[in-house]
Amino acid sequence: MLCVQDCTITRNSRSLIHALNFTVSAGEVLTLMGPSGAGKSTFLSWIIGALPAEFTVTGELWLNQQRRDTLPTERRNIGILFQDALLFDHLNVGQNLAMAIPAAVKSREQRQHCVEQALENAQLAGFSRRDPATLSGGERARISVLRALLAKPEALLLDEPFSRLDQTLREQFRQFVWQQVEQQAIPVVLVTHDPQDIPPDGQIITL
Ligand SMILES: Nc1ncnc2c1ncn2[C@@H]1O[C@H](COP(=O)(O)OP(=O)(O)OP(=O)(O)O)[C@@H](O)[C@H]1O
Repeated sequence: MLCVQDCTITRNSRSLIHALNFTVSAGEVLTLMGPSGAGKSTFLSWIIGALPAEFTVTGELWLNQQRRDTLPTERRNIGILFQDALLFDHLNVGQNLAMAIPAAVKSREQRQHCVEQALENAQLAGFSRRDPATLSGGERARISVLRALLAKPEALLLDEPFSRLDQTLREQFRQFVWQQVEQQAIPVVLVTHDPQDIPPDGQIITL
């Protein structure tokens, strides 16, 4: 469960986010909407611990009964996906995925197995040796989701992940993302401008 308590973010004495409170359960998607410049991406930056120094913040972030806003980014265990897939083009698909696997999985064979299984599960079997530059936009997007989830995050943030794709791909990719996050059963916060991105039964907050 992800819980935001009384979050206020200000810049130059101007309040961008004011006293925001919500709770997102495992497997639930909360959608955050609002006009451009309302502070949606800034708020996600706070959640992952990457808020630029220009901003000041009060409030608390709890995840699975543990306070996280006082921890550095790498110990929060929260994944994020952006519009861009942000794959490393000098690594092949398998290497891009393998680097996300937690260090506790030590053996090379085990890591390889995790990668192959994730690809197969996403109907992308055989993609391991592909150069990211040869992938379609939709394939890149799906690989980026797999990479985020292979890290076994306890929560996932989606910052307009569908907006770069054309209408047909967008619908397919939405279904893919909801399927993948459902399997992981973690809380998800989605930022979008498009009401069609909102999954059924989720909470919606407009800033
Ligand atoms: N690093 C930064 N330094 C100074 N101001 C910033 C910085 N990042 C964002 N801002 C400002 O903070 C405000 C909120 O920006 P943010 O990107 O969070 O909005 P948003 O709601 O995500 O907008 P959009 O829907 O267009 O993506 C904007 O006025 C923006 O110019």
